Amino acid sequence: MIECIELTKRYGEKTAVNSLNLMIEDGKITVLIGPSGCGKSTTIRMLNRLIEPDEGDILYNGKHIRDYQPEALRRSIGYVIQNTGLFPHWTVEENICTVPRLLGWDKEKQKKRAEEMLTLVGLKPETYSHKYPAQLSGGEAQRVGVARALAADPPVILMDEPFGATDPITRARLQTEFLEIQKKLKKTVVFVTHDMEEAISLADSIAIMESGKLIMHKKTEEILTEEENPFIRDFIGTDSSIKRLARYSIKEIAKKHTEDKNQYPVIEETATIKDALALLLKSGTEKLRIKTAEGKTAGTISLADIRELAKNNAN
Ligand SMILES: Nc1ncnc2c1ncn2[C@@H]1O[C@H](COP(=O)(O)OP(=O)(O)OP(=O)(O)O)[C@@H](O)[C@H]1O
Repeated sequence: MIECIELTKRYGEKTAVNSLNLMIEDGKITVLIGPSGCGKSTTIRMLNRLIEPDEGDILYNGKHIRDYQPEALRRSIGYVIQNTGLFPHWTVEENICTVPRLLGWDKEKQKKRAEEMLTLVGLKPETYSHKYPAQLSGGEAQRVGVARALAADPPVILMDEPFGATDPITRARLQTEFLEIQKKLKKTVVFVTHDMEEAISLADSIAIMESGKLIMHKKTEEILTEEENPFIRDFIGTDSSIKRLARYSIKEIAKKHTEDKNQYPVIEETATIKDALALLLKSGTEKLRIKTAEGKTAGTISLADIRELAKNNAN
């Protein structure tokens, strides 16, 4: 558990983070979201002591962050940023082993770890270990950034818009892959984004910030019913559209796909869109398989399908 207590950071006249109280649960993805300049990055950087707060405390498992040895913090907290921050003159393997090397691991152990991490993020070690960052695509570089953050097996991972610089298709793929990794590793993740769709796809809970303050922190499925909230309204389309969606049965927007649907969780065709939304968020899968009363597959439904319906129903 990470606890931020009355955390405050000022830059001259500007209060970047203002008396922030935030609980970050172990093994879950907590997303910090809010408009540009609201204090998300400042908050995340205080969590790994890149920035020192002016006031307030951060407790890791009940102990003050400043009472940890710097090396212990480095080992327990992985950090992924936009545009990766990979060192350009180091190979992929050297980049991934940044922290293990600082921790004095022997060469063989480092090499093995780099191979494991590359495999985990879907890159073949024999192809990628010896490449340099400039020889990677944006998506590959972000995968290496994630591999590097995970290399010393830290329980906590801080991710500051990690997929922000990639195109929408690569981004969606990186999100799905990251959720798969998280299912296996169950890290305590703090993830910064200003994209509500990304937040809803990834988060166990969403903390909304505005002008340095935390204005709401709730479980993802609860936050979706906050129709008055401007971020939610922006994502869903209009204030009362979630209520309107409840009128539809999913049968009406079932997509007939030819792909193999057996991999997806099942939902009855008589369920409402709201039920489907809740199951999509809970299961973390991209789609659901819609089942008829006779047990046949009637198609699939995805978060994107629901969003499209909501947009079309706005006003
Ligand atoms: N080193 C600094 N010196 C002065 N002001 C700063 C500094 N770093 C951040 N700020 C200010 O503090 C506020 C919060 O910045 P921060 O980077 O935390 O916001 P953010 O929510 O992460 O924004 P973005 O989504 O654009 O990255 C902003 O008004 C910013 O201009």
